[in-house]
Amino acid sequence: MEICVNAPSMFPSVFMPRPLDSHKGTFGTLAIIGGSQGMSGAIVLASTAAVYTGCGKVWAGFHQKTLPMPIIAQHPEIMLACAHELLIREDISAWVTGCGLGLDEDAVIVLEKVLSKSMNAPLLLDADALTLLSQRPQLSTLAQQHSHLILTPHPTEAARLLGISTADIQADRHSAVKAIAQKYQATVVLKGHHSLVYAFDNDTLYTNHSGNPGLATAGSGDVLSGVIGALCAQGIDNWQATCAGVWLHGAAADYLASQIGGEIGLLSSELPHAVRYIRNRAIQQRK
Ligand SMILES: NC(=O)C1=CN([C@@H]2O[C@H](COP(=O)(O)OP(=O)(O)OC[C@H]3O[C@@H](n4cnc5c(N)ncnc54)[C@H](OP(=O)(O)O)[C@@H]3O)[C@@H](O)[C@H]2O)[C@@H](O)CC1
Ligand SMILES: Nc1ncnc2c1ncn2[C@@H]1O[C@H](COP(=O)(O)OP(=O)(O)O)[C@@H](O)[C@H]1O
Repeated sequence: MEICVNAPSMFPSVFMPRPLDSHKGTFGTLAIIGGSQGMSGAIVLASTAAVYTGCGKVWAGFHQKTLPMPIIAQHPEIMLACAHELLIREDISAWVTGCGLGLDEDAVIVLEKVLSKSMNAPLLLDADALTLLSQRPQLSTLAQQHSHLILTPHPTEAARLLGISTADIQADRHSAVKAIAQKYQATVVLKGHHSLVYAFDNDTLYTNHSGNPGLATAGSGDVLSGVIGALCAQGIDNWQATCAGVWLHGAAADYLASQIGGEIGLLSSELPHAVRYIRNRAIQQRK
């Protein structure tokens, strides 16, 4: 299967070799908050994607009273905390929230705290965080005041944000992504076949051509959040991190489809290894 190769030259900051004198602090600390009871997998997927995308340190912050596990057995490098513990740390370079967060009153409080705490850092909102924004005017107002915001809605989340139907979104995806970006003064990914990226402060519409229907599987959006969040934590600006993250995620799915003989049965948990391979390969090819 053909893998789109032009994106690495479009987003050079993402495809640079590491400086020889770099250390883990060079590549940032990402906090991912979500994973309410029964949805722990969502932030495990996002956190795993973040470490495979080269983030220096990754915290998974579970929106639960106690940790659902002492360690992620497959990935002991990921640090675990409950959401309220993570929210008092001062060393976070970028934040992701929403994956499996839930929609209850406690989730509203967590989201409000994340929005306030992260005002000067990149913040990506996905999944339940987007649904909460569409339901709670006070959260929407806080989000509109955030100066480094990335939103990654699927078409139904986009519909909720604009108060229209999913069919309306799909009928004019270009207008929809621009309207959300303007409404929230944010960088927005409208997910799906040929995901679109648009930023309120940049008149460029990026249409992504990597990816395939193998991505139509639970958790693939959580992986995307971890990939983009990791690039932000590495100091890459929101526009390049978002566009390149979307491209890497799709290119990883294309690579996996070529390895497994098609698009059926692709697992979200397989994507992070492939993202690592695609990013490293693109860096080698640019040398
Ligand atoms: N392992 C885990 O722990 C996982 C946890 N997860 C967590 O689950 C939580 C709920 O997330 P969610 O996205 O399932 O619910 P919600 O926002 O109500 O959207 C569903 C509605 O949207 C529609 N729809 C979706 N995509 C569409 C499209 N492309 N185009 C058109 N329509 C589309 C869809 O349509 P339908 O399927 O009915 O056709 C349905 O109506 C959230 O916290 C998330 O992080 C998941 O990440 C999975 C892995
Ligand atoms: N048919 C498709 N072609 C290309 N990409 C797809 C397709 N279906 C889904 N995707 C991608 O997979 C991801 C799905 O995200 P999302 O709907 O949030 O899933 P989840 O909530 O299960 O994590 C998005 O990045 C989307 O662009």
